[in-house]
Amino acid sequence: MNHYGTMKVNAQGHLEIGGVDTVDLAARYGTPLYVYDVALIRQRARAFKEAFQNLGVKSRVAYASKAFSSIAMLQLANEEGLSLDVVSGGELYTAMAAGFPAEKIHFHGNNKSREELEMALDANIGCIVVDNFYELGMLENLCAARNRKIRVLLRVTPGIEAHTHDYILTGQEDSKFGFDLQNGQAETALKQALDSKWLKVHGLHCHIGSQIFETAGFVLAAQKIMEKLDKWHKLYGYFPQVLNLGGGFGIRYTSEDNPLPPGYYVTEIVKEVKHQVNMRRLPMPEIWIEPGRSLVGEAGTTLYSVGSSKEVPNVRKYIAVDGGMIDNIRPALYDAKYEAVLANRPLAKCEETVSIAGKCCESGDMLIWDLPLPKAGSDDLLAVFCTGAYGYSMANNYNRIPRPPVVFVENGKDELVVKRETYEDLIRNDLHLRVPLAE
Ligand SMILES: Cc1ncc(COP(=O)(O)O)c(C=O)c1O
Ligand SMILES: N[C@@H](CCCC[NH3+])C(=O)O
Repeated sequence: MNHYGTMKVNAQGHLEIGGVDTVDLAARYGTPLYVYDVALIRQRARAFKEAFQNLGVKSRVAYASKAFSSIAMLQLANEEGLSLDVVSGGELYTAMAAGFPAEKIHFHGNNKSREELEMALDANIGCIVVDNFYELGMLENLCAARNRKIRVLLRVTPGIEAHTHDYILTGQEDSKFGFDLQNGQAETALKQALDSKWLKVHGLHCHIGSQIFETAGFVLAAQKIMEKLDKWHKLYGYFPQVLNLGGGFGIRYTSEDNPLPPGYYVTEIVKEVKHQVNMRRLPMPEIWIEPGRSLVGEAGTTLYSVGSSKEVPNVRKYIAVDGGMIDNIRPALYDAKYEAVLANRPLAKCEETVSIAGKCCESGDMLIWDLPLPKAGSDDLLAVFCTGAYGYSMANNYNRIPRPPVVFVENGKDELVVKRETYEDLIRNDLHLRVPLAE
């Protein structure tokens, strides 16, 4: 059995997380249920932060809240001394509701609206990561109208193809994100921002992709950016206070994945930036990173109840659970792989290979193809590992299925942090037809 954080098999032979029996959790909160191992989130946050501290580098570790945003999660991130990356008005609103310190919030996004930028300015957030010329102009006008300045990072695309799934590549040249570093766009944007009375160019940002298992891409990105910064320093006398190298650090979804420890990514990144600044006789910038998945992914486990099953002779056996692409769209969207056990008897011998289907009216609603399991029936509880990132945050209401609740567990205690949606929630914004439309 793959093993994450505080997970173990207890004396009852049940899967236990954070000292809490998952069978009890399912009985109390129902299924599907997202369970988060808080100690593992803390451990990851500390590993990133301590790696920078040990290297004596000024840094910020910002939690990319798109991975899983909820009030309690952001409060936990704040408790752990993380900064925060938000990409929408909704994520910013959640951060404000969580009481997250505004100065430590960075606002991302390739198409921020005027309202979102106004919201960010009103909230006095730490900085805005400007993605394109449209945004640059709009932000400049908004600041001028308010007679106020704002710190910005310029998002650049260094033209690097990280080894990952095509859909989650964001640092390559043909990308909807950022100013291209190679073709001169980034330099034009920098000049425009430096000329602005309202924008304080705090630094540069890049994000080369997600679920990355090697450091070469980050090192290469740092090299490419430092090369340009050297040139810009000579041309414009500008050198950034901050270099933000984004997130994307890989995690172990299945036993085939071999992620590096958080400290290793940090060490390699810092080593390269130090080498570059020494070689070029430049000052050392602060290094910021934005991990999402690597902070919360492995900490999340989803519990499902097993329901119907269907045997297709000589082909496969389907076992259906009470969730699916509503609570985890990643297998359908990215062909993402997961592993699972029966939470009520994780050590039982596997007797067959089955495929785990969701309950949506969609053939592609499959969670796992070809999973070895004991013979499972409706008394069983399936625990799918590693669902903490982009599970709840990408959850939806397809087939009008309510989103599951989220429970945090730590040191033998559990706390409900997101309630299960109700049928009333589903129709909350629906209006009755008052006037017949066709007469
Ligand atoms: C700009 C930016 N920062 C941070 C992240 C977080 O990535 P991950 O969850 O892979 O660490 C993403 C998502 O890929 C991103 O687009
Ligand atoms: N949502 C994606 C990652 C997107 C990363 C955000 N830029 C996933 O589940 O893997």
